[in-house]
Amino acid sequence: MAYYVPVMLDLHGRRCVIVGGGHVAERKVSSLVDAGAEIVVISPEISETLRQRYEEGRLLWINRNYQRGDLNEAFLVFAATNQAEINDAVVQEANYLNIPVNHTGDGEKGSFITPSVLRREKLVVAVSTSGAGPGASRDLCRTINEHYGDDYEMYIHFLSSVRSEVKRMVHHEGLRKKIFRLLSELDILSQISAGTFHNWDQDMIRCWIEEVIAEHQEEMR
Ligand SMILES: C[C@@]1(CC(=O)O)c2cc3[nH]c(cc4nc(cc5[nH]c(cc(n2)[C@H]1CCC(=O)O)[C@@](C)(CC(=O)O)[C@@H]5CCC(=O)O)C(CC(=O)O)=C4CCC(=O)O)c(CCC(=O)O)c3CC(=O)O
Ligand SMILES: NC(=O)C1=CN([C@@H]2O[C@H](COP(=O)(O)OP(=O)(O)OC[C@H]3O[C@@H](n4cnc5c(N)ncnc54)[C@H](O)[C@@H]3O)[C@@H](O)[C@H]2O)C=CC1
Repeated sequence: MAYYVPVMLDLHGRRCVIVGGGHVAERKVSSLVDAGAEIVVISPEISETLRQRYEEGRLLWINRNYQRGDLNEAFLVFAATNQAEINDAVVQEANYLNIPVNHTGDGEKGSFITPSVLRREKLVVAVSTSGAGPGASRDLCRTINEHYGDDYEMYIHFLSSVRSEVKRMVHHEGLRKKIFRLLSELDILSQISAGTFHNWDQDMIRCWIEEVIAEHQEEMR
């Protein structure tokens, strides 16, 4: 089994080609739409939902069978037809062009697979079984969803606002590192869970950062 390396792709404005227009293609397309990708679906038939997306102008639809040459200029490719030999041919062309490709009919034949995803604003949890059991990935994601609820989302929101202020105010690398470490040591998540956390406004964030700077400036010299 392949040793998969997880990455987080920013697909905004990137051309993603999906060959096939059925149930599976539809699922892969739906996250690409949310990502703002430039989506091209190649298939003689497409599902009702894909047709709606097409009519809304969210994707380009090439209404015919796949042909070699269709993957030119693609950033990412999904082979999602119900014809094994077509999916194989798509993978072959993508490999030739050095474009990452997802083979939905036989994961190991492609160069990437897609995990099950739980998303709460900035928090993204991706679960994969490396292809061993996609249903198990989905179930584990649901279980995680039940355990890490709104508390975590609030915590991530807090971290994000403090971190961006630190990046703006502090340019000394060592000091930044120190502040980020102290930030992770504040027991904010427990406070949120206990209902005792009051969100920090911009002034409180700045005050905390200034205090930490004052305390640690000496050792950074
Ligand atoms: C390798 C991988 C390649 C890839 O597609 O990237 C792959 C491959 C295959 N899936 C198959 C079947 C099903 N897959 C699902 C569902 C999902 N499949 C997803 C990912 C992956 N599926 C990648 C591995 C992920 C991992 O394990 O890490 C999810 C997580 C994410 C997504 O699709 O984006 C999404 C859940 C989304 C969610 O709700 O969270 C369902 C359920 C359903 O459709 O409702 C079924 C039917 C039930 C069953 O069989 O379990 C088959 C057999 C096809 C056949 O029998 O012909 C293959 C072929 C093979 O085994 O290689
Ligand atoms: N990776 C995954 O998560 C899953 C993968 N699968 C696999 O994915 C495959 C597709 O499943 P579904 O979407 O449910 O099938 P489907 O039958 O709903 O759709 C197949 C699509 O492929 C298109 N197609 C067929 N020949 C084509 C060609 N030459 N060029 C372009 N498009 C072509 C058809 O027009 C149709 O839109 C199945 O064969 C199955 O093995 C099934 C379930 C989950």
